[in-house]
Amino acid sequence: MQYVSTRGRAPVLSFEEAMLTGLARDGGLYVPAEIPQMSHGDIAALAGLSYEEIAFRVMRPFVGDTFSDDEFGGLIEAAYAGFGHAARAPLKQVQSNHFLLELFHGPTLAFKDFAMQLIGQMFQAALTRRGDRVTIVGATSGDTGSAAMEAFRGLDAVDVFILFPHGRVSDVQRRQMTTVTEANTHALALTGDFDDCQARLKDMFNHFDFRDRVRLAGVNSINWARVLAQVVYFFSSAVSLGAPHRPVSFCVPTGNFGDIFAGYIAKRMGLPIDKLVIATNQNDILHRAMVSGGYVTEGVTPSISPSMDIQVSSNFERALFEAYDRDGAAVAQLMDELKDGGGFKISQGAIGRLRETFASGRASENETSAMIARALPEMGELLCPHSAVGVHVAQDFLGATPLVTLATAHPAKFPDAVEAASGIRPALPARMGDLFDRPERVQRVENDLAALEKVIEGGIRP
Ligand SMILES: Cc1ncc(COP(=O)(O)O)c(C=O)c1O
Ligand SMILES: N[C@@H](CCOP(=O)(O)O)C(=O)O
Repeated sequence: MQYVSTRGRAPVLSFEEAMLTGLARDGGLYVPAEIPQMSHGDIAALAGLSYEEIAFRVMRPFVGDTFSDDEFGGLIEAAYAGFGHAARAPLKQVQSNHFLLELFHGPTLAFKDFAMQLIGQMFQAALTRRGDRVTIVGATSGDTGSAAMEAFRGLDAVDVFILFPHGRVSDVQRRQMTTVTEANTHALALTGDFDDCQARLKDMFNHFDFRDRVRLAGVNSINWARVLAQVVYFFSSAVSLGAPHRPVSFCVPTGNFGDIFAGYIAKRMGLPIDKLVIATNQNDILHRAMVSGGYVTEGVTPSISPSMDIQVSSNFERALFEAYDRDGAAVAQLMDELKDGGGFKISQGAIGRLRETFASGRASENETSAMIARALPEMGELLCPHSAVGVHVAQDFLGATPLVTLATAHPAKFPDAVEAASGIRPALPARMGDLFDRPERVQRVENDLAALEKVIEGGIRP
């Protein structure tokens, strides 16, 4: 299995190299050269299997010879052993033909744990075998950072630096990062928004001297392995609703487009997905792009669903690559226009292809709060604000095809917003009960590439 860049000018890599490389050297994102197929029979055979067994069958063809079957199976088992629900990703009916996929039973209470726990295992295995070390730098609007720190804390082969926007994540999210005690983890509070964090991260990848010196690796969804691990729950949930014998649609709270792109991959592999609905908060660039065909950045407005406060949606590049028939030069041109002019126009053909698969909607702040208030009495679920964005948008897409909305985080990660909307303050699980008593360790950093690189190089263990 080989991986190619969305901009067409970077070396072709194996799964292991793509995983350890992160961003392609031409600035693009790695995608499989060919998308493996699962037949009707292959998908039908997933019915009744455990989450781990489904994960193995879905991901195995993408991994190539990086791991043996036994080793890969063991890594999957280890990744999900710490989840707080036997089903890992339980599905719950909330309305007629509307289901909620609870993705918040991992160690840090957000869907990021599904990929990050597995990537932690895979990095450790690959780096140990190679006798190598890497420096992971991640950008987070709250959830990726805590999941990464949890997955990589204490590993000898990895130093982890997480950039988060100062004052723009919830107190729980911040403390999940700043109270990690292991010396290989560093929380960096950057003056700016998530887009600034992600832009500086990409600048570091494009600064080859620094990149090579620190052996830079990434665990944001720029890393293909992140997307891959998220493909699994589209299969597990669809199969439990009758796939491949009947189609299923998904509504996905969306920011960086990684999760919904995983759904797109599941569809391309053969899973009968009817629509993939992009649900955005008031930072609705993706919804506007789908409606108008123009991808135009505006400033980020902080919202009660802060993890989706994103305007430069990284994985949309992967969707564009497919919509432009894998024309890397065309994608590179659009990305240059985005960088230089703040936007681009999607061609008629490409937007048409995107609309064949993706639909979209947005939830305002009031609509999000109203859905949190409504969901508990009407659906029996206390929603986090991100999931509430999804459930609100889903209302316009209910019909004959079963619709699964992804519940991407636990409400206790956002207690202030949930309490303001519902009157109920969700409690953290007992194992995190002392989160607010633990000392915080965080460094303030400016939105300046050279200064950031200096902080990171200074923090790497000898
Ligand atoms: C809780 C939550 N919901 C939704 C999203 C959006 O997911 P994606 O960035 O993959 O579109 C995020 C951030 O990634 C998140 O943390
Ligand atoms: N919402 C994310 C933003 C980063 O997304 P990623 O999927 O690219 O890591 C977060 O919580 O950090």
